[in-house]
Amino acid sequence: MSISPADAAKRAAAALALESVEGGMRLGIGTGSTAVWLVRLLAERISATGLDVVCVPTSEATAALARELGVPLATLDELGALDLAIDGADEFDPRLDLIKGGGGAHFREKIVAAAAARFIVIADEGKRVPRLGAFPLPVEVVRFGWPATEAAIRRALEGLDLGGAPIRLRERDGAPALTDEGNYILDLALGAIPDAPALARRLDSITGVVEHGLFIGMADCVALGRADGTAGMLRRLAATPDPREIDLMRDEDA
Ligand SMILES: O=C[C@H](O)[C@H](O)[C@H](O)COP(=O)(O)O
Repeated sequence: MSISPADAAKRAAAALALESVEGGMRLGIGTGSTAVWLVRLLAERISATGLDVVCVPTSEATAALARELGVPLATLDELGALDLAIDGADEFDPRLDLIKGGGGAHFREKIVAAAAARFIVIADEGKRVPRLGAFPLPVEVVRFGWPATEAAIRRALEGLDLGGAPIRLRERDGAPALTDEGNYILDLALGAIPDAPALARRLDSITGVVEHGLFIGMADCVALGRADGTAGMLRRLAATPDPREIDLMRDEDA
């Protein structure tokens, strides 16, 4: 089957991450177009080798695809904890901090990643940024009183050198888009975020915010796919409080 360079990169990233999957594992499986490759390749491996894994999907869409392809599913309630989570991202920076939620699934994705002993991100070069924020930051909010929550977010952004970021209620088919949990999403067009951990802490403290798409210090590594179908693993080598530090990654060819 011939596939586009973009899909070749996504497939290569997913294939590399899958090398970390072993029999008996409890896996978190992500959402989005890169995660679709993950689910497809995982299904192929299960059918070819009888790999014994059980998976917790991060969205209804991923659950539906996994069911269709015969990937065994369980709930996080049933499993309690996971050995490994694998998921896509909208952006990752040199510290391997992420923006997620372009597909509105970041709330469940964060719960699943937090429950996993290890979290591998699958991404292509287009997701790699020197500083997070070119991709609008998704913030899931409770529907009740959402304009008041939006106003609280605006106040929280003050003093963070973010230049009056526009905030947009996400819509689908002319109506507010609903997440799998029945909430709304506000997309914050921030531009380069000077201090993503500080912004995450501020958003964490706002009543009405269910979850934001900043994943700080959660990813252990990024399986980075390339358009030529190769992939390399970017690992977190050290923790640093300085978000501007850029010399933290080592690119190992697969
Ligand atoms: O809500 C969606 C998720 O966070 C996705 O993992 C993220 O948007 C990346 O998706 P894709 O692989 O389609 O770029």
